[in-house]
Amino acid sequence: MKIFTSAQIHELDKYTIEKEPISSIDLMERAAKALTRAIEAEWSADIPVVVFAGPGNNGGDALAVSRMLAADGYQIAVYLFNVHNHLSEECATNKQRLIEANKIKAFTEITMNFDPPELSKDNLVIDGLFGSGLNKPLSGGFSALVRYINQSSAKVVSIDIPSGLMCEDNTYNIRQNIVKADLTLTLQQKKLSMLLADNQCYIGQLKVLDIHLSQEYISQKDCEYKVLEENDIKSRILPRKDFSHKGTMGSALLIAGSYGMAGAAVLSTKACLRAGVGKVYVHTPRRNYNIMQIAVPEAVMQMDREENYFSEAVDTHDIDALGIGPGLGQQEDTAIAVIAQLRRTGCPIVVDADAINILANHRAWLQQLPAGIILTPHPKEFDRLYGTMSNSCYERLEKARKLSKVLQAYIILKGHYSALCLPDGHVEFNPTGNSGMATAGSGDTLTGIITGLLARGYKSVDACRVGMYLHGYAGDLAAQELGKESLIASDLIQYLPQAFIELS
Ligand SMILES: NC(=O)C1=CN([C@@H]2O[C@H](COP(=O)(O)OP(=O)(O)OC[C@H]3O[C@@H](n4cnc5c(N)ncnc54)[C@H](OP(=O)(O)O)[C@@H]3O)[C@@H](O)[C@H]2O)[C@@H](O)CC1
Ligand SMILES: Nc1ncnc2c1ncn2[C@@H]1O[C@H](COP(=O)(O)OP(=O)(O)O)[C@@H](O)[C@H]1O
Ligand SMILES: [K+]
Repeated sequence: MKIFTSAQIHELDKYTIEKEPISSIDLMERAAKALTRAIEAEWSADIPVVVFAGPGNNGGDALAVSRMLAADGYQIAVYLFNVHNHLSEECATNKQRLIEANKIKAFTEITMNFDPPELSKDNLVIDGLFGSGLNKPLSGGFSALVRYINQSSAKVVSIDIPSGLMCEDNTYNIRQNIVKADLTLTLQQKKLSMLLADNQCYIGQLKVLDIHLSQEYISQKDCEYKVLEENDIKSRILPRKDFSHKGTMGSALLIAGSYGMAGAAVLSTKACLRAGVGKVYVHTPRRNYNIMQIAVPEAVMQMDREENYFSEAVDTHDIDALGIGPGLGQQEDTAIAVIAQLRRTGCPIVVDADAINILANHRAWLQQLPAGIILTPHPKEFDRLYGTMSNSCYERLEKARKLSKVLQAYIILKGHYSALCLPDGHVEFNPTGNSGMATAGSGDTLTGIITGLLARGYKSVDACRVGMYLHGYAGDLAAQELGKESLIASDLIQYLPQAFIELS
């Protein structure tokens, strides 16, 4: 699913009006019907509804919804904010229609001072103040109203987007002045800001309502952001040929583990094997030999000369993909070995965890990374790597996008919607996965999976896409059976086979 920016959404809106063709007011009527249906599916007519409508089309939607809910027997009090004595055309038309329908309990148009109504836990607030047309943080009377709504115990449903939240960048927004919704009914597509962790407290439950905007525009228009869908993945899963043997299914090498962190090597190696690769080699310190042999008998061991940590770059001529970093530690010898390894490796590489931390401590080395390298940082690792803290998830995402371009690398910024940043500036979000995966070792399994897919023959971009999706999908299957609370990283590996079956 493409994620258009607010500017593109306005273009899409205009394009639909011209090409369908449909009048703007009828398009609003269509949106309002979808919104009304969604609200009625959640709340019955005995809940008293208070509607706050703004001067633009978001307010127009709210007024149309008020009319429709009133016609279905809901008790509605409407407050329309017209402090600059200017309403958008569709908002003004819907104000007229609402008054003419004469079905609502109270209608107040605010042009100056506003005495807010009492809001109790038994009320439903419909927030139609501002939508995709918001162009600066809320202030003055609007911010006072937002704070009043947020401190009340009423249930809040936001139309299109919680008022005060920008569709993209909220780095410099004033966070107290954003509505905290229980339910957000967003039109046509999720907005970029809804995919970012620091905005989750405003969104509540999120539902996307299809209002049938132009499919032609949607399919033709290039778009920097998209959310991966099941079909994007299914079409990319490689078939397994009947006559394949372990020599044709690829060889992966993992350089992982140190004293006390053998588990990271175990998890990434098992996950790598489960990704369908022919052979998996593990290079790990001597101390981990017994642990690895017992935990993963299918893997071939290569022992480092050091007892406790990775210390020497290894030959990768016979290897199809390298995964480096899980549980590696950050000894100075390890750091030198990591950079030597990255320099001499000719096959595709996944860099994770401590290998990323090492690069962060030696940022000059970043210039030496081969193009096409895959980096899988979580947000903290990314901040270390980039060398600055980010004030918002949007800012971090933009930095990741920039770094991907500069390094010509694939960067997977991990989280709930992990963001795959491509060297050409596009970003693809992964929709699978759940909070049960917020448990140590989850990232190690992702590294193993992507390394396995690369060795198996997937091109880098597809190994990232399919790897992220499968990893989250396995997490979702595991959560269905086991619940989220007790889920551990090993469960992801256990459910990987089922994930493959369902996506193949
Ligand atoms: N696109 C679609 O597909 C469809 C969209 N639809 C609906 O339209 C909505 C978008 O409507 P919209 O463009 O009229 O913008 P909206 O959010 O109502 O606000 C604009 C007004 O706010 C003002 N304003 C801005 N910032 C401000 C601030 N900080 N503080 C105070 N004022 C501020 C701004 O004033 P300006 O700054 O321009 O003078 C202008 O007056 C969209 O979210 C959806 O609900 C559906 O009906 C049909 C399909
Ligand atoms: N709330 C969540 N929703 C979806 N995926 C999650 C969530 N929390 C964690 N994950 C996934 O789990 C993995 C965690 O990686 P990471 O933080 O590197 O873990 P570790 O270093 O412990 O192995 C990432 O792939 C991330 O996308
Ligand atoms: K809104």
